[in-house]
This record gives sequence, structure tokens and C-alpha cells, in this order.
Amino acid sequence: MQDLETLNRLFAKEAKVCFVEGQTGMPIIEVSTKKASATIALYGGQILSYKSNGMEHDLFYLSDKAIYQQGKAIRGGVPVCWPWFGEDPSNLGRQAHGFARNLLWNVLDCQLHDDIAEITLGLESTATSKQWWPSEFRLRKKIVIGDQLDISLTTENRGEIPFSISKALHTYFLVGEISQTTVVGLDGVDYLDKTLDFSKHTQVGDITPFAETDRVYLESPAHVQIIDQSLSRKIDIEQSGADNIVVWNPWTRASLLNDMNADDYGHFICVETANALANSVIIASGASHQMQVKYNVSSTASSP
Ligand SMILES: O=P(O)(O)OC[C@H]1O[C@H](O)[C@H](O)[C@@H](O)[C@@H]1O
Repeated sequence: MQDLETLNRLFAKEAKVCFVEGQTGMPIIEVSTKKASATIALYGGQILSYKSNGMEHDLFYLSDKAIYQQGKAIRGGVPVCWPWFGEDPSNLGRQAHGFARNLLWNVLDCQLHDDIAEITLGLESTATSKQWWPSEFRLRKKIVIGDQLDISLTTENRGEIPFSISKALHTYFLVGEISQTTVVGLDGVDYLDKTLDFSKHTQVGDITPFAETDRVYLESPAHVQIIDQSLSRKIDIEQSGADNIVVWNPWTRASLLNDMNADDYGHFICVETANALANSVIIASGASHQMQVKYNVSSTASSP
């Protein structure tokens, strides 16, 4: 593991990007520039918070009851589900959403230009990862923190044989009130509804969750929006290299989760950039696959 002193010596940039001890001693990257502030846990390579200059509220929900402990995923921010999304596809009893969110990532690079921070984190196959998944891989996550937030996740097959992965950037967007939140851009798109045994349906109109929502949208568009009337803001989500958008809100089942307050379901929505289920990706030996997403927040108060 890279210790804080080494991380700061190798990668810190002025007082704008530095490495500090977070909850339960976990290393955290703190970014604070003229354009934005953000925190990223090396555990899970997980962005925990992001605020561009002038934003009153964080872009992400992070649970007060999140558990910062080896083997547990941190509830909130942008967890990385990889090399599978959802339940163990082989039914071997392995952890849901893969292991990338439960391992410590390495810092590979850190740049700062014009108050835009570019941080690259990496995860590679090790004896630990091979307990769960035999493949030789290299995973790279580049996070560009400026007026908008840009995340790309690149999977490289370093082994001799092809492998198949599913994956998601499982983003928890903070919203003021779920009842005043709408996801726009999926009208007419087919989805599989996990709450109804993965049966197929077609979206009619925009989405305003009013009950447990757990859907994998198929052939998803490259651009969707979250309109949050209670915080008077709009979040533009632009994705590439991903076939699916997953929309999740546990609703009152939040009370069954030990790392979330029972009423927190009213204050976030997960809109996830994914390659899931039948849209898993096969990566040949030596090849790589990238998925990317950009988040841009603007005030609806100033919109025409
Ligand atoms: O509790 P987690 O393992 O983090 O999963 C949280 C949720 O993630 C995704 O959005 C899935 O579609 C849901 O079915 C799942 O409940």
C-alpha cells in the first residue's frame, strides 16, 4: 500500500491536491481548486464528493451511516461495480457488484493544469483478486475534476484468453426531495425491471420514482438529465462506451440496509452508467474497453 507520506511526495500538487487520512485511517485524496472540490477514497477508487465552484450542495449523496471497512462497499458517491454488475453471474456466492469497490486502488498519476485536476487510479490482478476471478487485468480510472466531472474506466485484458465483464459507475446523486426529482431522456426506452423478476417494459414519459425502482434500461441514450426542482438544479449525464443506464432507488427498503438512514431514500437517486446483463463486454487478450461519463450541474433557476 502507498503510504500518505509517499503519496504526498509523489503526487500532491501545491495545496490543491493532497492525501489525507480519512475515516478509519483510509487514504483519501482531497482536491480543492478554483474550479471545484472533491474527495476520493483509494478504497474502491471511489469518488465520495464533488462540488464545482458556486454549487451550494454536493453532487453526490454519501450516507452518514456508510461503513468504512475492508470488505464493505462505501454507501454513496460513485462506487465502481466491476468485473460484474449485480449478483454473482456464476452463482458462486461471490460479492454483489464484483470486488473493485472493496479493494484499495493505487494512484498512478496526478496532474493539475489551469485548476483542473486529473487523477488516474489503477487496480491490477493480484493473488487476492484471483481468489474471486482468475483473469489477468489492468483497470484504470481517470477522474478529471473541473467545472464538470469526467470519469473514464478502462479495462485491459492482460491475459492470454478473452474474458467477459459487466460493470457500472453506480452513482448516488444527491437530490433535495425524490418526489420533486425527474429523470429525463428515457421515454420510449425498453427496460428490465428487477422488482418484477426482470420482466421487460417500455418507459413512458419521464421517471419520477414513487416506489422502489430498480431498472436496467436497454440501448440507453448517450444523454439523460436529472431535474431536481427542490435544489433548483439540473444534472446532465453524458455517457459513452456503455449500453445501459440503471435507475435505482430502494424506497422504504432503505430501512433494511444497515448503512443508510431509513428516510435517506428521499434524498438520492442512482443513475448508473453500465454495461449489464446481456450487454456484458467480451475483451480479447491484449485488448481494452473504455466507458466514460461526464456530469455537469447547472441551476434551473437561471434556465430559460
Ligand atoms: O447494496 P448494493 O450491493 O450496493 O446494491 C445496491 C443496488 O445496486 C444496483 O442499483 C442494483 O440494480 C440493485 O438491485 C441493488 O440493490
